[in-house]
Amino acid sequence: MTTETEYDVIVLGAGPTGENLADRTRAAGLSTVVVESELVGGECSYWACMPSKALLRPGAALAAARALAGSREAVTGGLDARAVLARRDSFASHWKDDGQVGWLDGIGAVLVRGQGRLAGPRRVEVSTPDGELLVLTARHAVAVCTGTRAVLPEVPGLAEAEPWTSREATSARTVPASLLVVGGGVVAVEMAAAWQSLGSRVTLLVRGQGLLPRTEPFAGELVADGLRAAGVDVRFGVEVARVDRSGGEVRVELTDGSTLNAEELLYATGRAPRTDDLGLSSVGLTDGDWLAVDDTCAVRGVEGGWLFAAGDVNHRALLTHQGKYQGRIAGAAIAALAQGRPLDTADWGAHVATADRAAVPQVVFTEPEVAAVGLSAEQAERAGHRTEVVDYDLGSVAGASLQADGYTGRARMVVDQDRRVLLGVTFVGPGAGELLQAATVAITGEVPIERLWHAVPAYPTVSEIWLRLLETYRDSGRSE
Ligand SMILES: Cc1cc2nc3c(=O)[nH]c(=O)nc-3n(C[C@H](O)[C@H](O)[C@H](O)COP(=O)(O)OP(=O)(O)OC[C@H]3O[C@@H](n4cnc5c(N)ncnc54)[C@H](O)[C@@H]3O)c2cc1C
Ligand SMILES: NC(=O)c1ccc[n+]([C@@H]2O[C@H](COP(=O)([O-])OP(=O)(O)OC[C@H]3O[C@@H](n4cnc5c(N)ncnc54)[C@H](O)[C@@H]3O)[C@@H](O)[C@H]2O)c1
Repeated sequence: MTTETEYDVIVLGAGPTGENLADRTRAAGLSTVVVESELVGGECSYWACMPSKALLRPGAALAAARALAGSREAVTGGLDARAVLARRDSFASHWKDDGQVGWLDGIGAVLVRGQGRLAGPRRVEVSTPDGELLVLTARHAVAVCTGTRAVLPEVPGLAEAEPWTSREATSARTVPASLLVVGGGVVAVEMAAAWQSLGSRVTLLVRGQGLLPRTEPFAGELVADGLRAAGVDVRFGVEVARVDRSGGEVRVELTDGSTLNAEELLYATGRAPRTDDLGLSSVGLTDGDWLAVDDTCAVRGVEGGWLFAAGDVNHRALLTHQGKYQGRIAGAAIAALAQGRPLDTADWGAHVATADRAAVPQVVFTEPEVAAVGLSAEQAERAGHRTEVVDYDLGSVAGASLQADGYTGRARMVVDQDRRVLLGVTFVGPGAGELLQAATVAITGEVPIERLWHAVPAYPTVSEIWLRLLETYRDSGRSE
């Protein structure tokens, strides 16, 4: 049976991005239907941010207790893996979406379950789980918020060996005795840290020479030190030639001819857009591509300005908070267009995701944490800025030495010498994530260095790093 219905806005995908976009279009009074093929809440809620952070936090708390004379003595054992996994299950809402369905209902959006596909301009076909075909048409806009999935490279035997991807790494119900992790990005380092803390013997296989390639090099170095100190076997410059699983164990052959065996193998080698079965060719785009958008999140190359893409699927910044930000921006832009109001598209305007280009914050929840926003020194130089790079040992700030005995960390700020504002800030150290928002405000607010001196950090907090960085900058002779 085919049913046809018309709405102002159709949102494909109910991850954090789709939810935020729908929230804005509903707030503007536009009728909005959200199509979801799996769980309302998306990857983030069930197989990414929430369960991964729930797996990591107990290990970090234990490390924090062990880092202090007096509390160290009270730690008499390792983590209770069963309790950690049970807590993780509750943070993943036991892989049920009733709570988030209730929220969608509360904002007055209509939920349709099924796989949505574009079928020409402003038209979407949904194959529902009970075999029906729904045809939805949009008076104003269709917003694609379908996210990404993990990619597996072409390695002989890999697919047959059924490796873990981020989904299994965040939802596994038992702790494997041993785990090989392939990759050097965020998923690889976080999941290596989590499963090692839960009792797995983890080996991290990195094909390059460093971790976290998009951050300051010292961040990857300190994370590698932290992983090794926790017991992870970190190996650089290694590549997998073939994989096979027999008798329960996975056997990995490296290109140098050596072999490794483990109970499980996790591939954390990046993401692909969920656009291969989305009907993109019906609107002149290529199936399987990332969706290139302008700063309002309107898809480039589609006439009429009705197609938007926000979140992971547009490849601007694969992070939940940036997806939500884009959802808010695109939702506001769609509402303005529907109501015949002009768009505010000047940098930092209400209808443009300027922060995607200038100030994307990210925290990597390893021990130590990496917290970075804006440009790294190398990215700033490549972008043609005249910069001064200011480094400081985070451990020598009084507040940090109170936080942990032998606190190890480092901070960097990258200053735009022409405009005397910050382009990027990176903090690496235990608990460094909570330092990040001040840096994000300084960069997005384009706060001049001279004014930052008046933002006095409380004593004795780790935030005194701001004062130390400013003093170092002043004493380098580049500032009074
Ligand atoms: C292990 C891991 C940990 C992470 N940790 C963090 C973190 O700590 N912080 C952070 O900021 N980011 C983190 N991320 C990234 C974060 O998960 C993503 O940036 C975020 O989920 C993107 O949100 P989204 O709404 O764009 O896409 P998704 O969350 O992927 O949601 C897309 C939704 O669309 C649905 N869908 C897809 N195709 C269709 C279709 N054709 N029809 C209907 N529905 C469809 C999907 O089922 C899904 O529900 C992590 C990622 C991973 C893998
Ligand atoms: N805390 C967080 O904010 C958080 C946590 C997890 C994921 N995420 C986001 O999710 C996204 C996906 O993360 P990811 O780690 O899967 O991807 P990524 O792109 O960050 O890292 C992929 C890594 O795999 C390596 N690689 C690629 N192909 C390979 C191959 N064939 N063999 C060996 N190594 C290979 C790359 O060199 C890179 O080091 C990222 O953009 C990240 O920002 C964020």
